[in-house]
Amino acid sequence: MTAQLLDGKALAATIKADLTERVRALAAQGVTPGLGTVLVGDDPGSKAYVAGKHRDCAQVGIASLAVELPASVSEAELDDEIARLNADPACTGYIVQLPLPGGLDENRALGLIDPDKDADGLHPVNLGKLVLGDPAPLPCTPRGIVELLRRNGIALSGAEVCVIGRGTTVGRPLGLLLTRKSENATVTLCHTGTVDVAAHTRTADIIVAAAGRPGLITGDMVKPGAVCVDVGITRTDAGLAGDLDASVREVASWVAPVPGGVGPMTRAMLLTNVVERAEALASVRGPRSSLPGI
Ligand SMILES: Nc1nc(=O)c2c([nH]1)NC[C@@H]1CN(c3ccc(C(=O)N[C@@H](CCC(=O)O)C(=O)O)cc3)C=[N+]21
Repeated sequence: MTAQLLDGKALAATIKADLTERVRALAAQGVTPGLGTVLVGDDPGSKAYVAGKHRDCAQVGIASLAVELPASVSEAELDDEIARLNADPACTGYIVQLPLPGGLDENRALGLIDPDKDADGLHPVNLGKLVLGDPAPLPCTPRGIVELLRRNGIALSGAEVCVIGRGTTVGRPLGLLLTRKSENATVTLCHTGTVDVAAHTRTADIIVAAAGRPGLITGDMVKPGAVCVDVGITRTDAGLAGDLDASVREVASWVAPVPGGVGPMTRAMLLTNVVERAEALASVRGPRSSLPGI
């Protein structure tokens, strides 16, 4: 068997076309969504991701507000920039690009973001709402994974899902999303303390690998016909390497590849969150009066 590909790039293009329409409708109400990004330091990977996010914004008509700070920035200066974006009406949603350089407390920075402008869904209030089942912006990568599976007709209800990785941006919130009543999956969350990862992956209907360890999942660890989603991205001399070994494709029914799978979906969900934040703002303001001067 050779697995079919879960084409995140194509699905992201469809989602972006839909968002372009929604941005147009917002413009008619006098609202322009604006994505802010806070990039600290000069990690080439982070720079490339942020640049990609602004390219995406330009494509769908979202304004961009890029803040770049040196790695030497003090906590107080970072706090000031976050406060500025919270107060800036042109910024309807923003992210603080992770990881932050050493010495800066990521959780502290995330906690200072206005929860209503949290385009990443990583503010503690919004993660708390995810636990409580209340509506809130959702973390982009987990949301993108669920959307990629759903729109390809892969059943989640009753599925045994093995998630590898317990990080704040992917594994942990993905477990919360998949176990909501609306998704109804059963989740096993594996991590570096798991004694026998293969014992868990071998019984799974869906494997989501978010460990950041190239080739971690090999074909012999996969149940024939399982769906495998690659979230690991490691830069090597030979290019990007995912967590799925090539042998997985001979066993799985579907594979979300690196590149072209979850990455483009993460970006599409960021745009979706920004548009949703702006739509929420527009509905609070109400429709603009059609009477001149009122
Ligand atoms: N506050 C914050 N929010 C994030 O969402 C966030 C972050 N920090 N820090 C880093 C991770 C990583 N991430 C990716 C997004 C897109 C691709 C992506 O588009 N990947 C392409 C390949 C791009 C390439 O060539 O490098 C693909 O898989 O096809 C990858 C990774 C978002 N992250």
